[in-house]
Parts: sequence; C-alpha cells; structure tokens
Amino acid sequence: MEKPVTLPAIQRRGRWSLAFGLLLLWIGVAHAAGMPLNGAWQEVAPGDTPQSVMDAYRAGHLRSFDPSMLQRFPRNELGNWVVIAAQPPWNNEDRVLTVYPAPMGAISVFYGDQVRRLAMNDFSAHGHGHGRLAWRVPAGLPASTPILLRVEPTQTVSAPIRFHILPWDTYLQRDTQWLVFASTCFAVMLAMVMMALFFSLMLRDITYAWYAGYVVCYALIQGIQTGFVFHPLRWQWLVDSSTLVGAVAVALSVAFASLFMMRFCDLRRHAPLLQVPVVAMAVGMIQLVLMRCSGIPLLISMAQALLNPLLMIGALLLLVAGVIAALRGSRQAWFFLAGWTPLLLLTALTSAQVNGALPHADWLNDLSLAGGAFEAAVLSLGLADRALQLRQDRDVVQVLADHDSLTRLLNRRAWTERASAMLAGSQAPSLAVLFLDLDHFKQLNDRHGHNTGDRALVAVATTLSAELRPGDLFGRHGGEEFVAMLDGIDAQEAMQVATRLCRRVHRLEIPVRDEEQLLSVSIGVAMRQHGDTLESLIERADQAMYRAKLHGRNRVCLDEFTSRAARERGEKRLRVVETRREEV
Ligand SMILES: Nc1nc2c(ncn2[C@@H]2O[C@H](COP(=O)(O)OP(=O)(O)OP(=O)(O)O)[C@@H](O)[C@H]2O)c(=O)[nH]1
Repeated sequence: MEKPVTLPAIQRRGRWSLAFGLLLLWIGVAHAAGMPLNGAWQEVAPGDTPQSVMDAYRAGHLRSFDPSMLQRFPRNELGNWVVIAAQPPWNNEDRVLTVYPAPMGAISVFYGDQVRRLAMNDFSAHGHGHGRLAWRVPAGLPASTPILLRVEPTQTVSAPIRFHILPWDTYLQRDTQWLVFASTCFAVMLAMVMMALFFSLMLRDITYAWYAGYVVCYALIQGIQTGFVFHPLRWQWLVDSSTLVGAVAVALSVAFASLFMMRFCDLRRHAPLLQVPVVAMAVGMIQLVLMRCSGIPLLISMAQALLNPLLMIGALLLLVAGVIAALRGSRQAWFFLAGWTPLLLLTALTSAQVNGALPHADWLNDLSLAGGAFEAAVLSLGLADRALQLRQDRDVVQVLADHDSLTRLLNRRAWTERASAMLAGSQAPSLAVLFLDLDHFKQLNDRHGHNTGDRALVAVATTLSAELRPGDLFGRHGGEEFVAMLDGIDAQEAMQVATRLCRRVHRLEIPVRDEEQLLSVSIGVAMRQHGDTLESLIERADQAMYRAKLHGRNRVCLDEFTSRAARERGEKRLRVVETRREEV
C-alpha cells in the first residue's frame, strides 16, 4: 500500500520560519525607518525664540535622543522644543516628516518665518496623515537642514511618539495601508455592534445591548486615540470635546463590560459572590461619568483622579471573575477570557511604554485597534455559542415539559396538543382513539407498594410504545390511564390493535419479591364520527373503557355509537373482536 506522504518536521518548521520571516518582513516594510535621523530636545522656557533654540542646538546644548525610537517628552506648561536632523546620505526629493503614533496634542513646525501647527483635530492642514501627523517638507528646504518643532503642551498624559522623514511615495503607501487596516478594524467592530443590537431587539436579551455598548465605547476610544474620528471621518463636532468624550467612553466601556460579562458568563450561577462587586463597578463608573459631566470643578477633578485606579481595579475584577466562572464551568467565560485578556495585556504593555519600556514597539497602538476587532469577533462567537446553548436548554426544557417523568411518554397536555393537530390534519377516512386503564391497579399498589406500581407503569408504557406504529400517538393520560390516537385505521383494525395491546399487557410479568405479578388492561375504542372533537372522541373512548371494566375488565370495547352503526350495517365481526378474559 502506498505510504501517506508526511512532511518532515524540519520542513514544517521551515514553513513556520518562512511565515514568521514574511511577517517580520511585512512589519519591517510597513515600519521602515526612512531617512536616518538625529534628534535633540529641551523644555520650552519663557522668552525662547526659534532662533535662540537653533543657536542652542548648534552649540550642542540640547539633549539628544533617537527619533527612530518612541520618545515621551515631559509634560510641562509650555511644551518642548524638538530638533530633527536628517543624516547623510541626504536625499532632496519630495519628502514628508511624520509623527507616529498620532499624538493627542499639537506639534508646531517652524520653517523660516512661518509656523505650521499640526494636530489630528485640525481640518485645514493640507495632505493630513491618517493615524499620524504629517508635514510635507517644502521643496526649497535642503534635506541637510535641521527641522525645528515644538511639541505643544496637552491636558492629558503625553504618549510616546516617533519621527520619520519619508519619501512622498513611501509616505502615501504607508498612510493608505494604515487607513485600510484601521477601517477594517472599525468595520469589524461596528458589524458586531449591529449584529448584537439586532439580536438584543429580536431576542429581547439585554446582554447583547451591554455588549454593543461596550464595543461602541471601545471603538470610540480607539477612534479618538488614533485620530480616526478626525481623519478620515472629519467629526468636527468632537474637536472641542474629544478629551471629555474620551474619558466618558473609557468609564462607560468598563460599566458596559461589567454588565455584559456578568450576564454573559452567568456570574449568578458560577461566581455569585463576585456579582455584587461587578455591579458596583458598573454603578461606580456611571457615577464617575455623571461627576465628569457635572461641570462642578471639584467633582470633575475627583472623577479624573478616580478614573485610573478604578480602571485598574475593574480590569482585575473582571479578569478574576472571568477565570473563576471559566473554572466553574461557564463556557462563555472562556470566550470572554480569550477576547479580553489580549486587550488587558496590550493595555499593560501600552502603560509600560508610556513609562519608557518597549521604545521600538510603535505598533502597539495599532495592535490595540486590531485587539478590539479581535475581541469583538471572539465575543460575538461567544454570543452565538450562548444563543445555541440557550436553544439547547430550551429544547431540553421543552422535552421535560412535554413528557411524563416516570414513563417518558407524552404527558396529557402535550398529547392533547398533538392529538388536536393530528385530528385537524388527518386526511384519512377513519381515525381511532384508544383509552386504556390498568385493572385493579390500586390493589397492586396497596399490596406491593408504590415502587412496584411505578415499575408496572413503566413496563406497560415501554411495551405498548413498542407495540404501536411510529405514527401512532401514545401518551399517559394520568395515573394508570393511557391514550392512543391511530390515524388511517378502521374500526375493525382498531379493535385488532387494541386486542393485541390487551393481550400484550396480560403477558407482562412484573417481578415482585418471589412471585410474578400479572397485569391486565381495559381498553375503550372510539372511532371518529362526523362533527367529533377531540374531547367528544376521548369521552366516548372513556365510556367504552368503562363498559369494558363493567364487563369483567381485561377486554376491549368499541364505543356505543360505532357499534350501533356497525350492527345496523350488519358488520357482526366487530362484536367477535371484543376480548373476553378467558380468550386472552
Ligand atoms: N404507583 C403508582 N400508582 C399510581 C400512579 N398514578 C396513579 N396511581 C394509582 O393508581 C390507582 C388507581 O386506582 P383506581 O382509580 O381505583 O383504579 P384501579 O384500582 O385500577 O381499579 P379499576 O380501574 O377499577 O380496575 C390509585 O391507587 C393511584 O394511587 C403512579 O404514578 N404510580
């Protein structure tokens, strides 16, 4: 036989190495350094002029730094001067100075007597970058000329930034790539939000709405942080309020995430003790939002001071709750952890970066955006899984609700429902209802106990179910009574079936201590007549069963109406089918 061809391990390793190499190459191309740069900076002092700063730079009084690494400039009232100098070999072609990732504040470029203010929320700038600030270097400026910038002071923590001077074509390519990447991430998040909202409305389940709220807030935070809401979205209304909206979105995202995870991971069942702190976190975050929007300076500064510590506590709380719920059997908690943990990790790395760690990793911001899309997709999968599980639970409940717990037969309600449908939909010329009642069942119970009675009921139910056709509708009417509806069967055949059932029950042997207990059943058969309802049919079958009891039990009786009609037609054989005890 031909052996299956297996890839040698080394070859498979090679394949992974190739894929990894290609990924690194892609990252390398996407983040290629452009022209080699030197940088120097100093804090802005009162009375500084561009000329005095450049003189100090040339005299070597500024602190140097590597612009190709992420650099965080200290936060001070007047901002920081930065000089970026391209290193040889100089290339005077059309080029662009970029600042990436997009800073929250503005950067001013000093060129001759002119100053150009660059900011993500500035809509006047020509050739504005996406996810980065860009300044097209004027054609007359030689590449060897250092460029003076001022990083303007911001109200928020200044994130680290990196400088590049790129040829125009490379800049355009990189800018477009980022735009496609960011648009895809936002599109994924928004698609998931739409889906969740539809599910929430259709299924009347608030869990999906909390999830949608969380993803919207996260997308908004990312949109503001990367500047996507300004370029390309041009949301001018957000220019003056982006800091406030950003802070509100952060607090609300934690509130929504808490409410969502509580329901999604079913904390009530899997981690009930953590339910209260998780709800308290959501309420606390909403209070912070109200304080932040109150317009009262004291409350605003309190809200600002509380936000970060609460964020850390909230993240930890949700992580712990997720882990506990997952370990205690919540399937959805695994989905939550799979989507949420990478984002937590990225947030921790970004915080470390703000404090000087990972100076090369300028892609962390982009990864946070991709992490948001990834999380949205994973949680949506989790929501779909939850819907599936709810459906399965509902099916189980439906089965339990429709079936008798002892005999596993259809219970009276479910049998009546289905029998009504069968009766209404029956096209056959004749249809029969059998009413079965075990004989002297009380005696059996009294003599041998209820357990024996239960065993007898189960044995009868199992035996008779096997005896009937799959299309026959058999159920427990209550106590020791059973009912069957047989479609497409005439009186003659119905009596034969009933007689067979009667004999079958009498052959059953229920072991009781050392003896075998014999059972018997009386059966009434009613044939559908014109104008019959289910109730009238059952009533006639019940009366026929009662007659069977009166005539000595362990026998089958046809309902009066059908017997009389048959007698009138001269069908004597019907009476012969009625079973007497001795014949069984
Ligand atoms: N073990 C057990 N007994 C049940 C169950 N449901 C009803 N029974 C008993 O079935 C007996 C029915 O008694 P009766 O209605 O007097 O009827 P019977 O003793 O069969 O007498 P005839 O019907 O006249 O032959 C009662 O003792 C009920 O307690 C059950 O689920 N398990």
